[in-house]
Amino acid sequence: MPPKVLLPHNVTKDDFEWGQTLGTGSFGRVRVARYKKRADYGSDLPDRLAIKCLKKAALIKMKQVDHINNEKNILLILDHPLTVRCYGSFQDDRYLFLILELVGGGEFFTHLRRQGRFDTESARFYSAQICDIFDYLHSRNIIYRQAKTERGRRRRRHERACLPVSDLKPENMLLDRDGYVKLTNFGFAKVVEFRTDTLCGTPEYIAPEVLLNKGHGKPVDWWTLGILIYEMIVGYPPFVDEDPMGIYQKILAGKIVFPRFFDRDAKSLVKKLLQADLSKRLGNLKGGSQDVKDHRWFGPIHFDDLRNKRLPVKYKPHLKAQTSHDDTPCTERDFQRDMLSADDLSNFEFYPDSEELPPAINPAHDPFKDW
Ligand SMILES: Nc1ncnc2c1ncn2[C@@H]1O[C@H](COP(=O)(O)OP(=O)(O)OP(=O)(O)O)[C@@H](O)[C@H]1O
Repeated sequence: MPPKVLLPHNVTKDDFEWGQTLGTGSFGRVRVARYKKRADYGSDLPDRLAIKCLKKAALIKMKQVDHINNEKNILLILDHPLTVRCYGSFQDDRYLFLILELVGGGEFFTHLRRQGRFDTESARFYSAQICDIFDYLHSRNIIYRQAKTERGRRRRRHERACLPVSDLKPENMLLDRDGYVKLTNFGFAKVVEFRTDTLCGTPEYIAPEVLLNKGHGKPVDWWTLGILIYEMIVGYPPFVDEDPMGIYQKILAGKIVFPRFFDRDAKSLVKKLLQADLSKRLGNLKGGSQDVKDHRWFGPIHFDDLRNKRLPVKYKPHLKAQTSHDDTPCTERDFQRDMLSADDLSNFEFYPDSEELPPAINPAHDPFKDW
């Protein structure tokens, strides 16, 4: 991997050429961009970057100031080939900007849904990568999982029913152009209300101890890995219901049905990961992450080779040429067309740039002024 470079803190929007939107999230969008002075950094800075543009007003309204600060801090210290790289951050009075590595293969989720389910070999390949990332994060005391209910006694009554959504889910895994995973979205929690409407997000990955508000440390990550392995092999998660309440009940009941085609070793690992009793959950025992890596299902994986992307890849994202949806003649559009026609953006949908500007934040009341 090239050494990690950081762009100066005083960069501004004008230091970049801006291209198409790669995706949208709850607080803004991610756009492709090119740093105008990239030549100063040689090959250490990729030509194209993905810049996450987050609306300050929305972050403040949704009480996500701490979480975004957390995300930025974590992204800046991470240095693992399977996690997305961050090249710095900046802000204006409306937005926070996180400058990220552009991951060209699209969402892992799209790939999983397209395939329906994976064969054992692919499920092993992807889950070993997540296992390696968790090992790396935990060794630095970073928990990928959100800690949303930590407020404990300070929580107000109406917040009592708030639950986190696990952040390990196929949507937060991107594929790079080599077919390897890149984990994104660090430190971002979303509050989910304990009710049955669509606001509930994706509760299938929540661990029982989180539901019971009995803590949410490293073992929660191992639980989510168990859910992910099951989902990859079966095509849907182990605890499903149309109603989130039903999902929570099934998680707490802990009954897992394994179809006959489920690989024996994978089943053994999933059972050990989806263990409600924390003192028995693999990854949380004396041997820590190494116990998971040493499980016989991962026997064929050489983790050093995996991390250095030396293992053969079964599926490489299909990168095909794509054309612009807009013919407006202007400099920005020309740049966008150039960006759009690039083959490695073909895995992204087209998002129109019709977004209204969010309100500006008065510098005197801006919680991000020291960002
Ligand atoms: N580094 C990146 N390279 C390429 N595409 C990206 C990158 N980061 C994010 N994206 C795309 O942008 C989309 C939005 O990303 P973002 O992290 O803002 O939101 P999210 O995880 O979908 O949403 P939320 O904030 O609601 O959890 C992603 O789903 C993905 O398709």
